[in-house]
Amino acid sequence: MLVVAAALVDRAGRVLVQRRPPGKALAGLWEFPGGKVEPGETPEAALVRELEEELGVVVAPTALTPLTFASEPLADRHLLLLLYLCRVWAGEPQALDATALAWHAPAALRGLEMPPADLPFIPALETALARG
Ligand SMILES: Nc1nc2c([nH]c(=O)n2[C@H]2C[C@H](O)[C@@H](COP(=O)(O)OP(=O)(O)OP(=O)(O)O)O2)c(=O)[nH]1
Repeated sequence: MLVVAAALVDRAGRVLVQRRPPGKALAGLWEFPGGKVEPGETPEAALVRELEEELGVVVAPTALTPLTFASEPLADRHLLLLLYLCRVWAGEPQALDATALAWHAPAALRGLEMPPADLPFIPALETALARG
């Protein structure tokens, strides 16, 4: 299963996370906005679509910078999760799909319950955002 996700970064260097709603896999955990890549879609097009569906923001595919990825078993599937950085978007993010949104400095993500695949993303974000 190919999944794309974005770390939206604000001017203060904080990252947006959203809380997965009840009834979905991994309900209640904090994740990066994104979702599954549909057949025939590029990863970037899928992420632009998901960010509009989930947050109501418009992002240009060229504003998505690959950061890192996770590859690991998830339930009876295998998850390949691509994480992009995004610093430019149009619109104010809204929780259209999640139960809550929150902005956190990367180090503060350690205090949140996140899916196992996301945990290595925290040091990667700390390093990337420390560089400014
Ligand atoms: N969006 C997102 N999904 C993640 C993250 N970490 C992680 O393990 N996942 C997993 C949870 C889900 O099994 C899968 C994403 O599927 P999803 O259900 O959110 O995607 P979707 O919106 O396309 O799904 P659907 O409701 O249309 O079926 O990836 C993350 O940081 N962001």
